[in-house]
This record gives sequence, structure tokens and C-alpha cells, in this order.
Amino acid sequence: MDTPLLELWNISKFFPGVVANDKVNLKLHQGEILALLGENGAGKSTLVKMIYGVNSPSEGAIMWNNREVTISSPNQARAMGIGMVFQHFSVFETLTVLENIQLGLDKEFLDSVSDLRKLIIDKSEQYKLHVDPDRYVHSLSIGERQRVEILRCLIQDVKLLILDEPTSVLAPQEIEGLFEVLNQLSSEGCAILFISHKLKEVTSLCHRAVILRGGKVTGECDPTKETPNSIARMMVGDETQLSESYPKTETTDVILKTNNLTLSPSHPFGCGLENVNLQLRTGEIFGLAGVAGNGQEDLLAVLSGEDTRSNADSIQWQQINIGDWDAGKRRELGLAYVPANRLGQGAVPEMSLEENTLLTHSRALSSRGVINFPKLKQLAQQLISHNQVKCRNENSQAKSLSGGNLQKFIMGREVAQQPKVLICAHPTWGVDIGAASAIHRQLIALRDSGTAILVVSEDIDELFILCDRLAAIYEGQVSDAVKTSNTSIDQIGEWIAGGFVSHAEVANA
Ligand SMILES: Nc1ncnc2c1ncn2[C@@H]1O[C@H](COP(=O)(O)OP(=O)(O)OP(=O)(O)O)[C@@H](O)[C@H]1O
Repeated sequence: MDTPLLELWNISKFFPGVVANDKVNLKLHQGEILALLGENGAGKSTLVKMIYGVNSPSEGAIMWNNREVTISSPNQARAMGIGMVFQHFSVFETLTVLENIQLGLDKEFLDSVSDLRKLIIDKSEQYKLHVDPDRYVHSLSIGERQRVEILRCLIQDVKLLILDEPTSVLAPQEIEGLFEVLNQLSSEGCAILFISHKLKEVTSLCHRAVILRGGKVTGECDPTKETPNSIARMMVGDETQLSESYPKTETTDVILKTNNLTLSPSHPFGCGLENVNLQLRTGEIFGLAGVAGNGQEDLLAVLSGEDTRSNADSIQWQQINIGDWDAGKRRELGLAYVPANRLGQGAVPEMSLEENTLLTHSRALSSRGVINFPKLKQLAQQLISHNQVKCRNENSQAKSLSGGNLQKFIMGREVAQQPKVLICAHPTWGVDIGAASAIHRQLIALRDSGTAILVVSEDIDELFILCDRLAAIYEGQVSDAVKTSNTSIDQIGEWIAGGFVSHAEVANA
């Protein structure tokens, strides 16, 4: 075989008290699509960050085209032809899409481009990654931000493209589009390093898969000859319980409902909400499917109380009008919330896990304004152990956790409140297959204890596994609800593309 484009020789990375990578050896050839797999905290992100020059190895060597290199910054990595799409977005919220893309490009490249806006529009059409170059990033949904990240790499020629869970918030059609792009890039000789917890994607896209466990390479396989289940077993061992389907329930007591909830967009490019009538019932999981950017963010903000612009009576908690209540007051009623943006909104990155626990448990942990610190510590420790959050201890900063481990922590923190209503966006985003099953079981147990749960997600497969009833959101409008057992993935797929807006036949639940 020809010389590898990239070779890692005995690469190790140590953080205080943690061996994130332990003598990793890896080869990647031109045009190869290599999957990097492993449980949360296995060391995947740390490894690719060293290839992209974000971190430097503690030990070992990186070879690029058969020559040893020191990649000391992302700028250098980009100059070498290495592009990376991060799990936590690296775009600046106060800049436009165009400005963000411009920032990441080398001066020589920019000098050679006469019209960057046009180039962005052309590339976004070519790769079906639609986004307006003049929009401010803070006004973009999570899915749209990810498109910017991907576009940013594709604008400049890349020899190696690293993608850290690129599909977790993309809709099925967008994933197909992305895979077409990746296959095309691969056929043009670009190597691709693909981190994903979605094993179905790995078997359909990747040529080879390397498995990490506890920072070490523990296996390798040809994913085209494996099934998602057999790969999952290589990753998590035989003892971990994996997701099945769960019995559906039917309940009638409405606890939270919206009445013709209509809201102008919260920013010039938002889509707002139009006559949304949702009903959440106690003891059920209600799933809202949709492609990012169709009003989910507005709906989540208005239901959680982060946005209080709605009329008081357009949101009702049993008989109480709460549309103009703030988030704190709604939490006192028994509402818990897991936002889509886990680092920044779901957790304060610089705060410890203990402090982040206090953020949403302050009422239970204080009396007359005095915080019970021993109890807080105990709760934070419990959240870490019950949810198998891999970290040093409760004093670890939220930002030091791997993506999936932070998600497990935030989910566990909200579930631990035993809320009456839980609103959660992408509950298993970035979570490995074993932990995703554990979160599913947690949600089902919460449902069975009487909590009304709203799951907003783009992962239709997951919604079918979890939810008792489903609806779709499209351009700020929400379809009628349907029992999961009365619908199909195809039908919900049509609805998320707007198929219900014409009020075609809808099986009311
Ligand atoms: N800056 C840091 N400081 C301390 N520990 C860190 C830091 N970055 C990563 N770690 C630790 O290194 C280990 C590997 O983390 P990494 O993010 O590479 O895992 P991962 O396989 O990418 O996980 P996930 O699938 O959840 O994203 C984890 O235990 C993590 O807590």
C-alpha cells in the first residue's frame, strides 16, 4: 500500500490525573474514511485535537507524508491541509457566517478569492449545506451552526478532514447530503477521520474503524463486514445493556399546554411560532421531530421561560397561566429543562460540576439563602456516580469533561429533580451507545413515575424508540399529534419537510 498520509506513533496525552491517550498507533491513507470509535471519555476528541494542533502530545510522534511534524496550532494544521469540524462549535456568535468563515482562512487564500460571499453560496448549494452568509451566528440553530463549521472546512482545499460527531444534529436528508460530500471528497483523495456514536452511519460510510478504550487502541475492523450491534459490543463489551424498544403508554391528564401560541421571531432570521397547540400529558413522552432551524429553539425558549414574550394564557400549567412567568418561577412549579446547547446554556463551562449542580438545585439545597454545601457536594458526587460520568471528581470544570459525559451529567442533574414536566432537547446528543440506553431507561422510568416529558430531537429513530406520541415542527408550525404506534418513520419524515401544513390527513391521537 502507498505511504500513509498520516501516522501516529505511540501518541500519549496526559492531563492532571488522567491518561487521555495511551501509546496510540494509527495510520490513515489518502482517500480513506476511517472511523474512530469508543465510549464517552475513551480519548477520541483528545487524539484528533492533537492532529489539529489544539493540544500537543505528551509523548510520541506524528508523521505527515512520511515526515515527522510538530503541529503547534490549528493555523499550521490548516496550512498543511487539515480541516476539523468540532463537537463543540468554534464559531463566534457575534459575527456573521461570512465573517466567521473569513476568520478561519489564510490570507493568501483570501487574496485569491474575489468574492467570498459568492463562494460560500456556491459551496453551500453544491454540498446542500444551506445557510445565509449574512446571518449572525447567534441567530442560527445548532444544526445551522454545524453547517457553517462544515462549510468552513470545505471552502479551502483539505487533504484530511476530521469530523467529531458531525451528524448528531443533522436531519436524515442532511446526513445523506453530507455523506455524498464525504464520499466525493474521499474519491478525490481526501482522507477523512470520522468520530461518531451512530454505528449505522459508520457501517454505511467508513472503510475502516479503530476502537479506543480507556485511551488505548483495543481493536480494529472493517465496518462494512460488521453490524452496528457487533461494533457496539467491541466498544462497550458484552455486559452493557443496549437499547431495545419500550412499551408505549396512553395517558389523558394534560399538565402543560399551549393555546394558539404565536410568537414573532426573536431575531431577524428566526421563524417564530404560529398557532402552536401542544398538550403534554402526565406519564407520557411526547416527541417533537423537526429539522434544525424550524422554530425548535423559539419553542424551547418559550416553554422553559427563557423567553417570556408570550401572552400569559398562551401557556397553561394545569389551570395556571404561565406564559409570562420567568424560568425560575416555572422551575418552582416542577419544570426541568435540558437545553440543546450543553456548554454555555446547560452548564457554565468554567464552573465545577458541584457549582453546576447548584444552578438548578438551589431551592432544595438552601434554606433562607444559606446553601447547604455538604449536601451539595453529596448530590454532585451522586450525580457523577449514578450517571457514570467520567471525570476526576465533583470539582472538575464542566468544560474539562468529554462531550458525552457532560451530557450524561446534565441529563442526570435534571432527572434527579423528579420534575413534573421535563423538557429536553437532544437527550442523547454525543452520548455513546451504552450511555444512550441508560438515558433512555432513565427517561422511561421518569415517565412511569408520572412525569410529562417533551423530547425535541432530529433523530427520528430515537423518537420512535422513546416516545408515546409524536408531532413534527416545520417553519414554526406544529402538526397534530399522533400515537407512535399509529404512524411510521416515513410519515414523520414527510411531516418534518412540511407535509402536514396542507392539513393532509392526520391521525389524531
Ligand atoms: N482539558 C482537559 N483537562 C482534563 N481532562 C481532560 C481534558 N480534556 C479531556 N480530558 C479527559 O480526557 C479523557 C478523554 O476525553 P475525550 O474528550 O478525548 O473523550 P472522547 O472519547 O472524545 O469522549 P466523547 O465521546 O464523550 O466525546 C476524559 O476522561 C476527559 O475528562
